[in-house]
Amino acid sequence: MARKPLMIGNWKMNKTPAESVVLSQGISNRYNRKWDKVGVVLCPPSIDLRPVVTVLDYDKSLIEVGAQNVHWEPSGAFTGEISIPMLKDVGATWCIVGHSERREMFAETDETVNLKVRALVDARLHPIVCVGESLAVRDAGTTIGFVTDQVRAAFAGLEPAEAALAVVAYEPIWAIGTGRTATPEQAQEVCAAIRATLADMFGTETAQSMRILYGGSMKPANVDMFMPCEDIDGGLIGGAALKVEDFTALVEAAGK
Ligand SMILES: O=C(CO)COP(=O)(O)O
Repeated sequence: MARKPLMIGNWKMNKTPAESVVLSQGISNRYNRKWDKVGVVLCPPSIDLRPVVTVLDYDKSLIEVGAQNVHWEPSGAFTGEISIPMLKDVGATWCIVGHSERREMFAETDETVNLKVRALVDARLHPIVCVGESLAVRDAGTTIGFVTDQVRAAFAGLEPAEAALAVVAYEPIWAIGTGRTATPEQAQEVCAAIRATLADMFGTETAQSMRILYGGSMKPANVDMFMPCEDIDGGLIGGAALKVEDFTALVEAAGK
């Protein structure tokens, strides 16, 4: 089954609201409607969601917008958190869940990742489920088991049609922000194991329809190594998503 490539920019804690207008406008101006061969999602900080959506709406852009985190409860006493109704109101349709930085620094667990994924699909939003091993796990030779356990935990309790709303991003922690990428063989091996796990949980047809992304120091100079891999359908991009030239070059490469 042909899967449409998908490139997602994770801006992390970068860009003020004013700067987010400049960056999203730069990306939108550069290509705008040419991008129907590649799905594009921008995930700015939550305070930038409104300005970025406004820019893209004004441009009638095909680019979609996502958050970097969400709480699973619709409202309540959760200081500092944002809710799914807030994302829907602002026009965000995607949300990153379980990024390794949140697992490491903000106590995100397999259990809370699953709660977030379930709440997002209940609202018909698209979770971007992040998985990936540390260097210690890779060196111990247990990467496949570790990552597929993360996938099973994140997707527990979902129906196939709900799982199909999500994408999975394989991001080896040792490759994030380090300039050191996985080899295409390493990335393909893990992404194939992720797809096999999804097939086991939800059936082959659903698994074949779902997109699996690679993330970790992806940039214009190395994207062409990853895109031909059978089970890699795009990228979750950090640093290179903060520059118009780099991000648009990545999207173009994914559409080749
Ligand atoms: O964590 C990432 C995207 O979510 C990857 O970040 P870098 O592309 O900066 O390595």
